[in-house]
Amino acid sequence: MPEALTPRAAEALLRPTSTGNTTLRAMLEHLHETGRGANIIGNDAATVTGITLDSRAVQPGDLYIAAPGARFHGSRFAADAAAAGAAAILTDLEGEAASSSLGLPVLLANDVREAIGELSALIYGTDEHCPELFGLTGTNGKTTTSYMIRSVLRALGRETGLVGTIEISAGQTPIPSILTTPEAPQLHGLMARMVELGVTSATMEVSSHSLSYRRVDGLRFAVSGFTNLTQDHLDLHGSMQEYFATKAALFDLERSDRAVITVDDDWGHAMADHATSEVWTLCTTGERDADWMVTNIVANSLGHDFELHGPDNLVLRATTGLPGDFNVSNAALAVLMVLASGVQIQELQEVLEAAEPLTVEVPGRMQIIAHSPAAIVDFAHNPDALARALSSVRSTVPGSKVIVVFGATGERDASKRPIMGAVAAKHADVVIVTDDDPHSEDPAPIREAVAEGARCEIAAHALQTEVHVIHPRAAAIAAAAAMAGENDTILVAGRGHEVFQEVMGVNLELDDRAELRRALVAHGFSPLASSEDSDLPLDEG
Ligand SMILES: CC(=O)N[C@H]1[C@@H](OP(=O)(O)OP(=O)(O)OC[C@H]2O[C@@H](n3ccc(=O)[nH]c3=O)[C@H](O)[C@@H]2O)O[C@H](CO)[C@@H](O)[C@@H]1O[C@H](C)C(=O)N[C@@H](C)C(=O)N[C@H](CCC(=O)O)C(=O)O
Ligand SMILES: Nc1ncnc2c1ncn2[C@@H]1O[C@H](COP(=O)(O)OP(=O)(O)OP(=O)(O)O)[C@@H](O)[C@H]1O
Repeated sequence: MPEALTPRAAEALLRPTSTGNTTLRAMLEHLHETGRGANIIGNDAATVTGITLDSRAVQPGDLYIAAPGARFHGSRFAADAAAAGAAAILTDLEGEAASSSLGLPVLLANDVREAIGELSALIYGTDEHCPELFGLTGTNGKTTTSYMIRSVLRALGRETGLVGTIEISAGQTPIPSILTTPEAPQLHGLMARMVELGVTSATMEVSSHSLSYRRVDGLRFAVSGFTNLTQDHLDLHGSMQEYFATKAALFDLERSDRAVITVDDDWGHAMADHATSEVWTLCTTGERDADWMVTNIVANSLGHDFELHGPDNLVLRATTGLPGDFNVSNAALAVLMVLASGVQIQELQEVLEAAEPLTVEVPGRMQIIAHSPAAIVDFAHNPDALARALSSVRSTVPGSKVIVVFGATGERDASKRPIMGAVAAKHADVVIVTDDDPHSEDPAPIREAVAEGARCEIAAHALQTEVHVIHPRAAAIAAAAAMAGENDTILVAGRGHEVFQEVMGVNLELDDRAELRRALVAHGFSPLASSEDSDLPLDEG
């Protein structure tokens, strides 16, 4: 396993190389101007050059934010922050005593979380200079759509940045991703770094956690996009209504100039009604009225060609080579978000045709490893996503079969194990049950629960599906390649871009894309070359 960066080293990557000095007085005035209550204990002429929520990441000259957390109040770590060179502390009444005893000036705010975004913007100057931002929210499709937007923007000649689950990139500089959406101080530092690197446009996945914890405060999105809403993260939000309301905050006029909202489901409709920014609605199923409609979807190899019809008879034609009907929705959303940012439709149409930017490799998301057999690695790790992925990859060649390799995660919702088995039995011809991330749970009963779900489905509907239970995962992938003919499809689902598998508490190196490629080569097939994956035998084909 590569050595992880220390919090201090990781945080340093999310900052500009130089910042000006900001006085506590200026911060106080800014908070008052934006309607927030605060006062200063100590020297109000003291200055800071950076801001952080983590004492372990403090750089000399920082404002350390001692905020209440789920387990501790950050003031518990104020002395560590001071020892690391913090120049001042931002805290609340609860943190006042511990913070003011250290001899550093203290900015006391009524609500610390509410102040972080605004102050980060002031310290890093992102209130004045920031790349044009494209924000994506929704349960599924955020990562894929943001890669598509970046690809279209690059084709338009823009210098781009990206913030998301898989990676952060500022121009050509890759930065390891810690959270889907980092904390506000890191986001603002990163935006300032992007400005230094000449980045003009950036895409960002905006998780519901980030909206709840106010991580995107102080940022303004030129265009925000909504993919869909299905059940997830109810541990944080409590109910679907709350989950919806949290996501809806992105589409307020004070955060986003424009919103492109997919209205294929009722949640999308409600989102469009609720939004106060300028809304363009998008329907990708033809079943509802919307400003923009996807029509004429035609299968093209593993992907699709499609058209987008909008107001005043505007039409855009596009192609995505990514498998899966849902990738037509992602691609349509990406195109419209770029259009909504003000790009001329003719210019957009030209790059869609010349560069096919929607056929972008998204690591571990319906990622094509080979065409013959069709071999795909996907991140689907719940019943709904597995059903959607499987039902969209069947070849039209008569007699061809779909082989799926997957498992269920340990220490997570055990009720989904037999359901995923049943889904696989229903949609595939050969089901190979293996391990996902068992974590510290015994993997054998997990495999058995999944396989039993598959067997019950087969018995209930007299299906002809074959079920195999094979581990470790690399052996299961090898077995799939051994069983495949050139017209068949192999889908390896559940782990996507991940490169470590935790088995009984031990992290094992495992990259589904590399294993699948190796197995295909071993059976005489020719996988596609890729530069993104770890440890790939590129030249052995
Ligand atoms: C559940 C959750 O979101 N927790 C967040 C929360 O941590 P916490 O409340 O547990 O913090 P705590 O341990 O009580 O500590 C209190 C404070 O002391 C600070 N501290 C703590 C220890 C120390 O030595 N020094 C120090 O300064 C902490 O930074 C924190 O500010 O506050 C921290 C800093 O403010 C966050 O980094 C942390 O996110 C953690 C890392 C996390 O994993 N969050 C996940 C759930 C998340 O946000 N995920 C979403 C995507 C979800 C999805 O779509 O799947 C994301 O956007 O990534
Ligand atoms: N528009 C969509 N609708 C439904 N499912 C989708 C959609 N796009 C992708 N998927 C499925 O969801 C999986 C995750 O896709 P993606 O990473 O793009 O979404 P995400 O919102 O970023 O999710 P995560 O935060 O879990 O990474 C894919 O591997 C695919 O199986």
